[in-house]
Amino acid sequence: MNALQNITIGHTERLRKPVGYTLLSNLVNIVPFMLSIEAVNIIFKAFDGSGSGLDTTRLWVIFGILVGYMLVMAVAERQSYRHNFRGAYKMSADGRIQLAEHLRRLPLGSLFRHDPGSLASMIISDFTLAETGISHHLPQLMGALVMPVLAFFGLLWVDWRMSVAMFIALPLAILVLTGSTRIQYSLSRRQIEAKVNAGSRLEEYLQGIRVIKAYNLLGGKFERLQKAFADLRRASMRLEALMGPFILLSITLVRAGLTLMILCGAYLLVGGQLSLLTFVMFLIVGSRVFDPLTSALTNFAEFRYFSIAGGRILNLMREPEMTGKKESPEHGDITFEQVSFGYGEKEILHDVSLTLKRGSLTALVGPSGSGKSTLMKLCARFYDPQKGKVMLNGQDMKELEPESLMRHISMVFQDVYLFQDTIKNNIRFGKSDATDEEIEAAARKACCHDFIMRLPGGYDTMVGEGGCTLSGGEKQRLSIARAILKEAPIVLLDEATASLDPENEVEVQKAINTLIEGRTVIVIAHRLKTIRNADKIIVLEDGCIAEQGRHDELLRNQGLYHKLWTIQEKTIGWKLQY
Ligand SMILES: Nc1ncnc2c1ncn2[C@@H]1O[C@H](COP(=O)(O)OP(=O)(O)OP(=O)(O)O)[C@@H](O)[C@H]1O
Repeated sequence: MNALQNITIGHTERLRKPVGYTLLSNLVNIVPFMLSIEAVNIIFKAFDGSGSGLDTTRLWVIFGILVGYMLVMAVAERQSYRHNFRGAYKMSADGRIQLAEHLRRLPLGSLFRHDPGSLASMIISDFTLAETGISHHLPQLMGALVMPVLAFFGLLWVDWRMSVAMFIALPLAILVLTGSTRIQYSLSRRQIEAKVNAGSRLEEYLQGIRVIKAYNLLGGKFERLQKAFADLRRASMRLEALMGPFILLSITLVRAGLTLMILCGAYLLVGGQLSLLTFVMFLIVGSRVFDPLTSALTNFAEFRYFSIAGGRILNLMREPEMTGKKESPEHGDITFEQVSFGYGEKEILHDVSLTLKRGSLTALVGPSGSGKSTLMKLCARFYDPQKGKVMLNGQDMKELEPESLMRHISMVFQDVYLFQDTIKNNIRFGKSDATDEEIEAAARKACCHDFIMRLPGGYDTMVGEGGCTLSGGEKQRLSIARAILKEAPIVLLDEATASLDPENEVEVQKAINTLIEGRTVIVIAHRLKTIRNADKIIVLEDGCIAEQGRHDELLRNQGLYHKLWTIQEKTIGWKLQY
């Protein structure tokens, strides 16, 4: 039952149609088999010495029925095929979208616990495995079981001794397979994990190819990738080597039933307790039953392997999504009330209390690692704090519906991600129903229009994956255009102008000034001169607020801000000597 839950990703009801039609098609397939037995019966009667002769009319009728029946079989087969494949592909197509949606609703904390490669592998490979389980293995398994089960009960009625001899080893074979369940689960899980890890390392290798080249980590020297592939080879070989004997033993036991039945039949025949016709009939049935039974046993083992892949997806689907149902206020003060937060065990922000006033510009400054980005992420509810409250307009963000909150927040990060799409559509992410005119207006405000018009296809130019065909400053301005288009009343800005050349810096700064006009702005400032006019500057040190106030006040305090300011003033005066 667990395996069925896993393979259907918790929707066992989706198996109703595929299972129903497969059963039907298997039952339909029994009729020709019965007719063949009847044909053998007629032929036997002709030669049993009673002198009744060959009943050719009856044989022709059977032949006629068999030919006509082909059509029924074809229809039943088609229906079963259709429902199995349709069910499986629909389940994985819907499931993949459902999982992608679920990932979006997970708190970032639980999302980051998974390697991105492992998530991609779940969405692609694990679903494919579950899909194959439903489309191929489940029908084959059922088909292979229906005939033997019916045969057993049918033959019991004909001759129970032969029937028992035929199937006596089957419970043992099943016992061997079920006895190996735990070991199979453990080996399969390890093999799947090794496969996922190899995929992740390969992705890392390809994405980091520039660094790998630069540090000469190519080929044999990139041990992480090599090790991942070696682990996968080991895990796959262990799975095959350790599971193989169990499957082989169970197949041998099942096949032993045929030998046992022949021995028993010969004994009964000699003793005059069994007719030759019955013996032949058992032989015919045996030939039709043992092959599907052995494939059922192999299928059963594979089906369990596939169900582990489904189980991985199911576990991820069960991770709790971010809570909160209330509609978010559009605007208001953002208040931190005794907030403590850590990504794992280690606390990063300690007992932070502050108010970011509606319509004001607040700058976060502090040494690297002091917690600026973390504090900003809490403002957008990327995470919920472990202690205390983050509130928007007096409402605890935990109670707000995450998507509704996000509608009122624009974010501009340092590392801009551009999708593999046109420039126009990349800006449109800010507002999905924006017209071309609105997009152009936002691009003009973000100082993007001129460089876009210089591109070969203008706004329809494709941006490479990750936006690698644009310069850093251009990508920054595109992301600002997105944020301008969104027109959200709250803007979170991770200032990145420090890494830009002077010309780009001026353009980006102009774009930022347009974006933040009249909004509640929280900016992480790396260069203090850009935030001299901020309404409030919050100075963080080791996850605590060291001081806060306006630029002049903080300078007068002679504290950490004064120290950071003095260091920056000095470095601005530095010149490179050749
Ligand atoms: N996703 C994460 N998982 C675990 N620890 C993290 C994560 N993000 C940040 N940290 C840790 O939290 C601490 C604060 O990081 P944060 O990025 O908030 O600092 P910051 O002041 O913005 O630094 P910088 O100026 O260098 O960007 C650091 O010790 C960092 O290693």
